[in-house]
Amino acid sequence: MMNKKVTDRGPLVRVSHAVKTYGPTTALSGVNLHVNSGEVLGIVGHNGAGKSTLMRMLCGIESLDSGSIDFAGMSTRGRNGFPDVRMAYQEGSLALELSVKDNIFMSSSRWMPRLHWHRFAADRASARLNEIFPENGIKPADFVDDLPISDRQMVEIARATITDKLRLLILDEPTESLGREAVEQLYTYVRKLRDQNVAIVLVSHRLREILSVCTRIAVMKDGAVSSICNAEDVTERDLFLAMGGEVVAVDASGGHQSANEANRPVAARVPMETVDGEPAEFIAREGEVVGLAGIAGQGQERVLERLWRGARNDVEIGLKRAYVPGDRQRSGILPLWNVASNLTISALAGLSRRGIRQTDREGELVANWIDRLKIRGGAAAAITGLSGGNQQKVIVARAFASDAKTILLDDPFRGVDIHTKAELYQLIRTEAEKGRTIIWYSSENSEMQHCDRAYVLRANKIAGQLQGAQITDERIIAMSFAEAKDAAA
Ligand SMILES: Nc1ncnc2c1ncn2[C@@H]1O[C@H](COP(=O)(O)OP(=O)(O)OP(=O)(O)O)[C@@H](O)[C@H]1O
Repeated sequence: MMNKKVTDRGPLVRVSHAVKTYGPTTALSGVNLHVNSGEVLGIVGHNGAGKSTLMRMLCGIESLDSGSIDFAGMSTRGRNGFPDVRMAYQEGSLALELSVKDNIFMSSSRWMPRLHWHRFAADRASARLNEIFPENGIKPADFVDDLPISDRQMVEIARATITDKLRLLILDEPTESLGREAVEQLYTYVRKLRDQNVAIVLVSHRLREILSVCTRIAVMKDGAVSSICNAEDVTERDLFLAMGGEVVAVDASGGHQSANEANRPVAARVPMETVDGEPAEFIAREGEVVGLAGIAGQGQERVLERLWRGARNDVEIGLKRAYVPGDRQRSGILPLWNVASNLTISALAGLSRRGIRQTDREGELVANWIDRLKIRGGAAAAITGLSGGNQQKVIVARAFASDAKTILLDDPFRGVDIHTKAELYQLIRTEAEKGRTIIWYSSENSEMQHCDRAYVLRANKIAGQLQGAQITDERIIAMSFAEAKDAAA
């Protein structure tokens, strides 16, 4: 049950001079911050700024080196962290090999009855999932490992809200893998909690979302809160500048393919169908950036999977290809290796001479990418010690550092900060100009404007194609929902 009335005077949480280090890395360098009941506090900042670390401290699951956190008058956390504080984790906290209901039980067993707990956990899971994300289609008996990343994210959020008393809810990048509708549903629920006097802390790189739902916004920079403002007093650009770095102008004009370019050799081909059942093909040419757009889960990832598996059954693609997964926990990072090894693994063959490794060239390549993508942590750091966004940058760098001619991007920039994203859009264009083919699925329609062409998919079929300046959010949405005959026309 949620608090329904204001019972506290003053802030619910007060953080003073919070410092946290991990070996040589200073993750928090003296944070001062407070959170009020009944507000949504936004936290923004570049990758590695210390946002997730601060959230773990607010939760009470790790302790500070120095400084203090006072929660509702308590400065000592219990064995399970601060009471009445729950968090949905950026990397997810679900056990993949357990069912949805067993995960809910494991996380909330303190509030579950001892009799019929299995049924109780299943009912609570269903009820909360349906309350936040109506018509989600997730069943309590589903195994988490079988769910797509967007469904896993919904379960992670629902899990965090199941408790007998919620006073502070922390959402760490909750929408990075959610579809548009689920994002709106989540924020409707967040506003409802706020009206019930729950405090919510929302960490996100999506500034538009932060501005639409938050009351106040704190900007973190290099382990400290550098500024705090009222959401209604600032614009997206103000926040962008406050986070640091210059505004990089990216030419998103995308495809201006001349007839000549349209005759370039085909780099990838997948036989498909239109939504009207006519035979059709997905085609990407050398030097082209081709988008796979539409509502999440309409077959975009399946096209990438078919291409990644290689040429067979009418699928055409060259041997030299690289894949960037968005689901980095499952198929991206090599957790036992350091940053340098994670980054160079696909490039090793191209870097060696007559079968002998050239370690100086490897070192140069690693240094170059770390600098270019501002990967915070260093070459020798364990990959799991990097912040989520920095881990993702290593996976992106791995693909572009290889000698792949075709690069498959599966929602590749999850959790990457907006400054680095701007650099990556530029990188994609530059690499395409050099002749590489980029095939790119993004759950953010607005990213598709950086493509030359985009296929809009619906139910594993082609609903239509857009080119250059035609590739807009509105057109993608219209095509995603249009009646079959209209869209294909
Ligand atoms: N368990 C850990 N071991 C080693 N270093 C860590 C650990 N956790 C965090 N760090 C370091 O602390 C710094 C802050 O990381 P944190 O995850 O808090 O950043 P963030 O702002 O959440 O970034 P992102 O936007 O990428 O999620 C990073 O340099 C990271 O490498």
